[in-house]
Amino acid sequence: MSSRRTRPQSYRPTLLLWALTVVFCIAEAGILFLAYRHTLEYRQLSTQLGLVQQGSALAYQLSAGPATPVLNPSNDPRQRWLTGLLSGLLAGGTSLHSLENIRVAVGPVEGQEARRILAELNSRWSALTSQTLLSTLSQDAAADLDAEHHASRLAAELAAIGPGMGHLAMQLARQRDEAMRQADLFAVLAVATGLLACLVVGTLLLLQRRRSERSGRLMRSMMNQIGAGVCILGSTDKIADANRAACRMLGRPRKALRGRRLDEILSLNDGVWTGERPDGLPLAIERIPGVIEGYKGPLRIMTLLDVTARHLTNECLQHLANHDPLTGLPNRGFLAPHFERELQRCEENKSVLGVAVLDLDGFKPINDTYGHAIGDELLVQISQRLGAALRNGDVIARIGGDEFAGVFPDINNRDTLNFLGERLLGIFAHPFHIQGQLITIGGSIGLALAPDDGLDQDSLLKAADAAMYRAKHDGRPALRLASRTGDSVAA
Ligand SMILES: Nc1nc2c(ncn2[C@@H]2O[C@H](COP(=O)(O)OP(=O)(O)OP(=O)(O)O)[C@@H](O)[C@H]2O)c(=O)[nH]1
Repeated sequence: MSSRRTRPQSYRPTLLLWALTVVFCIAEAGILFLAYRHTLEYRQLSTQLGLVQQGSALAYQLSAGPATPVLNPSNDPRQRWLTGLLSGLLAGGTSLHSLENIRVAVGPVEGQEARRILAELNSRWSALTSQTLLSTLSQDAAADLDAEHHASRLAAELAAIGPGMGHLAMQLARQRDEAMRQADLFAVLAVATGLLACLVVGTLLLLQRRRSERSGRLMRSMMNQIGAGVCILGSTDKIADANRAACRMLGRPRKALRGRRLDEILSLNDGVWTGERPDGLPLAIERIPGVIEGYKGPLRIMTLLDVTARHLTNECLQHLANHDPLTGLPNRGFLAPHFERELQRCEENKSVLGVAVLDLDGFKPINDTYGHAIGDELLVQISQRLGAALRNGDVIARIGGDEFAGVFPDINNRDTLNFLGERLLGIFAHPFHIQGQLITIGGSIGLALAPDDGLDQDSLLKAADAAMYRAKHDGRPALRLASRTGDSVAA
């Protein structure tokens, strides 16, 4: 499958949107530039027009007045102004005071007709004010022309410049109106383009939004159909969204999951994420991290598999494997590794570990007299009493039919162990009530200490066992502590 085909559907409108937005922006900028240029042209033409009208009035004024200033134009500010105006209109680079006494830059006029009129006016004015003519006039004034004749000639020429200027003003006014029309047209065009851009881009945005909403709904319904729980995680590992299976599994609605971290709900225990649902049910989850492609980039997800049943079964099997089904006490399977760990700890901490072996006295006759059911119940009650007599951290296991073994960490000395043994033996002080029968039974306990009486399980159990047998032979109920030399002594 080509990469183009695998792109999500919502990608195409985004590209189109970008393309259209760029096109509209370029068009809008071009139109606005043209509108601005025509507005500038309009303003320049307005300035030129004002000056030309002023020049026309001045020419009329000069032609109607005395001819003296014309003979020496550089001394006449009005003539200097007129000269500046014409040169500015022709080539630019001149600044003049307007009627309102504002200094304005005179730019060259454009347009064929306007330049033609201007050229004609300028040649006429140049002929009038040229230095050659003036010098000729001043040298040969007496010979050729008298001042009066010259003045009347100049007045006639000036009288012709006035209408010429008027003509130029009309031409500039036409150009100015055209520039204004163009500026207005482009302004309207810019507004229309802007509105069109808003309409097109807005419609596409709306379509894209609807499309992505539809895609979102599709994705959500697909996620909800999946049997496994799926959580979408945010950048800080907080849950951004969760599917129906995840809500059901974790026993919480979507709202309650959003913004929370999975670590706050589940904790890792022996490789399995466990926790408790709000309704109190246990939870065991297998988490599979993954990444999926989202619209805005990769999305981190966590797939949750409910392994509660398997976990509970395992726990149950583990319990069954390590506990005596009748009494619920730990069995040999549990005791052996526990014993090993405690021995290691005892060695590391340089502390003393106590070991006890307890055997019931005369249990067989009870079985024979009352039956096995009562015998069983007696074993259960004895186990419960033993459990109640222990300290925190002590463990007692059923290791045979009527035989128990205990491991007691952090024993200070033999006296403490002896005291603990007395407490265990004390459970036989009162008879047991079973099915309306009052049953009295005793027990023999042998005690040993690590490291004094042995450094491993076997030797310690053997020492305690030997002490227990000695106690049994000495009288019932009895307690014996293994001696350092291997001989047992009465506790
Ligand atoms: N009711 C019941 N009896 C059991 C169970 N397991 C073992 N027994 C019985 O416990 C008895 C243990 O035998 P013994 O150790 O000779 O019993 P005892 O009478 O206490 O003998 P001493 O230890 O010498 O005092 C046997 O009769 C077994 O059948 C059990 O789970 N339930």
